[in-house]
Amino acid sequence: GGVVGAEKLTDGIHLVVDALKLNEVDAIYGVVGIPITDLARLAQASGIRYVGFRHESAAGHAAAAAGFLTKKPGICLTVSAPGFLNGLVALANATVNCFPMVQISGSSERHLVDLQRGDYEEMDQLAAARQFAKAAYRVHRAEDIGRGVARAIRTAVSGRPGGVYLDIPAAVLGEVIDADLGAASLWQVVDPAPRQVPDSAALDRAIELLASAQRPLVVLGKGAAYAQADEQIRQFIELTGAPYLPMSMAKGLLPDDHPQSVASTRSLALRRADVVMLVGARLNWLLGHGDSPQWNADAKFIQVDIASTELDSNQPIAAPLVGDVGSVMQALIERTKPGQIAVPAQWRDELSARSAENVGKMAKRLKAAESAHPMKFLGALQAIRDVLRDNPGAYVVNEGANALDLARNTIGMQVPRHRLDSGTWGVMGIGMGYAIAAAVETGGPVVAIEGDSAFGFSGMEIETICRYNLPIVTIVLNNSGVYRGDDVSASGDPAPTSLRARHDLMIAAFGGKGYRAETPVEVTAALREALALGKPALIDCVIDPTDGTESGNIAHLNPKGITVQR
Ligand SMILES: Nc1ncnc2c1ncn2[C@@H]1O[C@H](COP(=O)(O)OP(=O)(O)O)[C@@H](O)[C@H]1O
Ligand SMILES: Cc1ncc(Cc2csc(CCOP(=O)(O)OP(=O)(O)O)c2C)c(N)n1
Repeated sequence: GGVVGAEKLTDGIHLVVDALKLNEVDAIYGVVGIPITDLARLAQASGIRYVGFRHESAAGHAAAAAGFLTKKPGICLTVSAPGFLNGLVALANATVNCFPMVQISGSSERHLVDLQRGDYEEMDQLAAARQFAKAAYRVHRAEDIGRGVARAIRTAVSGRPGGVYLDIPAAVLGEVIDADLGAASLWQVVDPAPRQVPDSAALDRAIELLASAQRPLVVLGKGAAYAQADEQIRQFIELTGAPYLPMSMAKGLLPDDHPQSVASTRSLALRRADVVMLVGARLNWLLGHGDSPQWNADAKFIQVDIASTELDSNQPIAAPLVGDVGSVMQALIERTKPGQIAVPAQWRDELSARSAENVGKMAKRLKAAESAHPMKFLGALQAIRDVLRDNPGAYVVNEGANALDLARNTIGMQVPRHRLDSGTWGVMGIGMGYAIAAAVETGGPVVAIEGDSAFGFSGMEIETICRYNLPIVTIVLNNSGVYRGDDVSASGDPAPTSLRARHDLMIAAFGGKGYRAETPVEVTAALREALALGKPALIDCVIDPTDGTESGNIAHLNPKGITVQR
């Protein structure tokens, strides 16, 4: 604020920063420029950590990851038109993944845009954002900034979390008003995500259905991880003895080596389960929409979800439980009588027998990969797995095709909310943004396990990571191109290593430490050293270009027209 004459004045930019601070926002991820550079400066001067990126897509992904990790909306700040559009992929990805974030963007002058007179970076951003966000608002008066920020925060975190767009035209950012009027226009949101508990009839219906099961299965989704109801979830799983399947970002809710985990017998569990309890997990493409033959055609579903409209989206839900995971699980624990839910030993035995078989098969693949040269994905991933076992508090970020599928199944998680990956949308480019948010919000350390093409989407943020000296180790599984590599010769000989990108040299350009690893032993040594240093590092793992399959586990999603000779 400022003083002109006897009058105390404030303006839009000050009101945005005051409103964010009043709502306990402590970090902003963005790319500055007209008309929001001073907003970032003032935020920084007011004690909010401003993190300046090289591309708004990565800044937005960082804000979304911050939302997932903290249950407070991550804030992304962009300039008008092109900067705003660059942030939209992240706003849409946050909405698809149910991560709370707010993209605040400066925008051009209404009187010029709406008559299309051709303004600097002219665009009707509100109209563009509406289709990709959970909600989109525009502030027309400085005195409405407090209301706009409060509305955006509540909308982002209440109900099903998502991405909210808040449009503030340059004229509003520069509008000067009386400071007392301005202060009176701000408010702090009270209880932005209220707890919601289903009624006893709904609870009893679910408990009785689960108790009647011969082959029950609980599926834990990233909504269960986001809910931060870790104790209630562990207690319910262990109280009922039910086998459970963690979806990728729910890994670590219970340690992945937990005896009730069916991660290693996923196909059998889905095909045979007769009562399935979905907890913060959607029956979408990642779970084959609940359709047979992947699922038992007679399976009955219980669904725990904050979004009532998610129920019956794919399959009939026999026992809906609408509410937040924490409240629902607490209510179920209190209402389930001792011994009421007992999992038949036969089901547990069937699962553990298949698990032993599958683990045995995987052990053979891992053993073979240990000594393979050129190094295979699984050779590098076992080395990473063993080092991370000694660093259970490290955050793991993961994207790619084979790099994603193989790392998800090789790297076990021991604690909740420590794995961030391409998620529901399978989007590439989340890597560096998610890693930066994990480091900024938690202090790290962070290990980003990246396919080489996936890394390329946000690779310039390595400079951001070095500029802020963040404890992030980026591991590039470099099989020399998208999918199986660009130039596998007709004979199938691996591409000459001289043609390979040297990502390790890239980080050296920004002052970080680069390593090149051609064997699992070299991966182990580099990762141990990099984690001990606690500084920006990149390990470029030279992977056999013929290893892996195009699109990893989802090649079947490709169109089935006239086959193109690959
Ligand atoms: N706090 C919460 N309580 C209950 N459900 C939640 C909560 N937060 C998010 N959700 C729900 O969790 C679900 C997450 O599903 P999804 O993203 O498909 O998980 P996954 O891919 O891990 O299976 C969404 O339907 C969302 O509405
Ligand atoms: C924004 C966006 N653009 C393209 C794509 C399509 C894609 C899915 S996976 C992938 C990269 C695979 O190469 P990578 O080297 O990372 O993987 P691998 O070596 O097998 O581990 C692409 C380009 C997606 N999903 N999102």
